[in-house]
Amino acid sequence: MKGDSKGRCAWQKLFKAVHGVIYVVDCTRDDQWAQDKDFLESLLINPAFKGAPILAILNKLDNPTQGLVNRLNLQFTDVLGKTTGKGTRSQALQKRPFEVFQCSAHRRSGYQNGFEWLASYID
Ligand SMILES: Nc1nc2c(ncn2[C@@H]2O[C@H](COP(=O)(O)OP(=O)(O)OP(=O)(O)O)[C@@H](O)[C@H]2O)c(=O)[nH]1
Repeated sequence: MKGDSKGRCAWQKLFKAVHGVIYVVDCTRDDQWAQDKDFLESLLINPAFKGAPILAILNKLDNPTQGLVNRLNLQFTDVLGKTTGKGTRSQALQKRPFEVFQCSAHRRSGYQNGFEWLASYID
């Protein structure tokens, strides 16, 4: 679903149960990174998604420079600090599973690992 401010208000009313959440960040839109970071933080504490794994995809990283990656890491420091591990599903995990994967949909790279990670938390 669209993630603009109008869409973000609407989509929370459109489901009965949530098995997982995928939030896609457009990395070419650095003017929206702060908003993306705030929204991801709100997802992590939203009781409607209690227990559901949350996958953040940093998309459009076709040829990421170190400078761009550094800027993303800086902007998303707070949420990156809340990730729970990219390894196989942890049965002992008490927290809501949350991970961030870099990807390029154009290059068809990165998102597969993210989807596999998410699927490992869905029964
Ligand atoms: N370079 C690049 N372009 C991409 C990638 N993924 C999608 N796009 C392009 O981005 C365009 C659409 O992206 P967006 O405008 O972000 O689409 P959207 O998220 O539905 O639209 P908004 O919610 O309005 O941002 C299309 O032209 C896609 O081809 C990617 O990984 N790399």
